[in-house]
Amino acid sequence: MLVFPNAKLNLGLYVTGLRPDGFRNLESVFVPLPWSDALEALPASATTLTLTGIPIPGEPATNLCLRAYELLKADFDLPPVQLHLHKVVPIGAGLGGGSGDAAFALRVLNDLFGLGLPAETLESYARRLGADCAFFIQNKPVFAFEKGDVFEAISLNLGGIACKVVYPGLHISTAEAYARVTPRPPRHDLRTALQQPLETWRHTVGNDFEEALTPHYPVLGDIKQALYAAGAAYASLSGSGSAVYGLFPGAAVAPQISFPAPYTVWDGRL
Ligand SMILES: C[C@](O)(CO)[C@H](O)COP(=O)(O)OP(=O)(O)OC[C@H]1O[C@@H](n2ccc(N)nc2=O)[C@H](O)[C@@H]1O
Ligand SMILES: Nc1ncnc2c1ncn2[C@@H]1O[C@H](COP(=O)(O)OP(=O)(O)OP(=O)(O)O)[C@@H](O)[C@H]1O
Repeated sequence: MLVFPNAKLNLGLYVTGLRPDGFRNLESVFVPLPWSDALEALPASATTLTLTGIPIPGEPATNLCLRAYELLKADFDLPPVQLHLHKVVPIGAGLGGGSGDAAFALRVLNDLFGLGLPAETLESYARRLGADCAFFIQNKPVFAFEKGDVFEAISLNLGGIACKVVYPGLHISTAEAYARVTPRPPRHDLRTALQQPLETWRHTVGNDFEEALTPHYPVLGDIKQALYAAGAAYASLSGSGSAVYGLFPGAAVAPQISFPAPYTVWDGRL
């Protein structure tokens, strides 16, 4: 079976408090971004993972796809599986690339081996692999709160908005990014702010990581400025960075902007 684990964007992200478990509470809206890896799972005589595409830091044994397999294997009598991941989505980008792989691995193993687990059960396995992972089980726009793994459905009218995502080749670790943010109450209710015209979002839809990280990584501010200069109606850091995206409603495609190597740019529609 072949699946295509997509990325996500955060439309707004407020870090609202420190939790007793050391994690932070947040408020954010997650939307799927159709920038995808490819993951194949086949029955086999031994469990293996092969990798192509962007190199992934760390030992293959710690890859989230294998960790998803091991997590299910602890509870179910799973046969061996041959996994192949072709990595496309940049890592340490705030796009949830690794989290998507983990959640899609759970989903594809559930299907391949006929486990019949419902979405809620897959979400609880996903939560054990990372805060962002559970979102990718249902993969629909949600208002996320607590650790970013509890969801409320949200209806957004984003159909087909042109979007440009710019990754400056800078790996920002999620833990480092959180350590730089001082939690505070949310400045706006994202559920209502995102129902207003997109042009108003720049005043109401903020990302607390952006303010905390831009002084350390000025390139993030430069990209945001370039997106606004090219006509974006809204531009922001996604998640804990380092990818910055711009939304261009009304445009067939986002305008061309030239960025130096080793930047990676994705153009498409939400
Ligand atoms: C920044 C976001 O991408 C926003 O969507 C997510 O909150 C990050 O989620 P993630 O990459 O799945 O994060 P995890 O792999 O679970 O956690 C990595 C590290 O980030 C910090 N972390 C993560 C999530 C959270 N709500 N509070 C935290 O403080 C912790 O130090 C943790 O050790
Ligand atoms: N399939 C995978 N894809 C990417 N990273 C993986 C994967 N499996 C394990 N990892 C580990 O997770 C780390 C990346 O996590 P990190 O949280 O920084 O980025 P991300 O998952 O790409 O997206 P985000 O920044 O939104 O969380 C890598 O350094 C790597 O060691």
